[in-house]
Amino acid sequence: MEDMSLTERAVTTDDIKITARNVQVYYGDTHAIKDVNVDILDKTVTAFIGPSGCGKSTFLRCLNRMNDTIDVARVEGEILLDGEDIYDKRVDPVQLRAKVGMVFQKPNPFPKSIYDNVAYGPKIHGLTKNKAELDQVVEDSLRKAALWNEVKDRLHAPGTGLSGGQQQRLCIARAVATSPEVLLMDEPCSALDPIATAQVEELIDELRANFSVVIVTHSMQQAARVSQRTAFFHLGNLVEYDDTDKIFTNPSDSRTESYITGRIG
Ligand SMILES: Nc1ncnc2c1ncn2[C@@H]1O[C@H](COP(=O)(O)OP(=O)(O)OP(=O)(O)O)[C@@H](O)[C@H]1O
Repeated sequence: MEDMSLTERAVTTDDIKITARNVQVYYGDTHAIKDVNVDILDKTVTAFIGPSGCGKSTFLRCLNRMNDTIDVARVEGEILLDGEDIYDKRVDPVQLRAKVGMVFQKPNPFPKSIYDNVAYGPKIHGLTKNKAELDQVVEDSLRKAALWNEVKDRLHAPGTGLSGGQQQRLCIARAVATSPEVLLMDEPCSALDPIATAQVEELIDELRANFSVVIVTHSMQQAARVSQRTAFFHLGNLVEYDDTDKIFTNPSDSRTESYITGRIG
């Protein structure tokens, strides 16, 4: 099937990048994530799928402590990045988010130039010594995000003046500029047309050479195209987590089967 072409390159590693143990998330009295345990592999694209409201975004936000920014949210359990507890009091969430970058549903470039959007992270984290190094990081990041050729002659134009697909690739460039180890993507293509979606999907496949990528998607076709591992969530539970091919061809749980065949969701 043509749609599966990106996943023909199989998982290349067994290295675990993120471990979640007994994770619970509450919003006030709402128990949104129920005892989730999962090992997320390095240099692999992992898709989170499931019906609306099942907790995909909530769990994704646990992985770089974005839930800290929501007053009513409470996270319990353990999440380890390379064996280190990211909820340890000594961990600075801003530093953590440089290592575990995030791309959101709607492209959200800063109201700054294309150059400054990408240079912002390396500047605030002091990652470069001089202007020449910063220029290089900006160029490398825009190349990794497959945007360099389209913007190299207008780096000082506003990022908000780009098309939606270009803005999303700019946000990806901004996220990769701090050399993250993990890239979290929350429905990164939902605001994009099919051509821009295809470009971002290609890019996701390339990024996994360097990063662990976790993507929330409503599109099962997209999960099948871009991921090697898939986690199916339902009512706050992680129902099934396996190789993407297995989830879509021979799921173990009847709830997963109902979802992929369109009976729930
Ligand atoms: N900021 C919040 N405050 C209170 N409840 C929330 C908040 N964010 C999410 N929830 C609740 O937590 C549950 C899980 O929501 P979440 O957005 O994680 O699901 P999702 O699977 O990503 O949904 P969708 O596919 O619709 O984006 C839902 O019941 C939702 O109403």
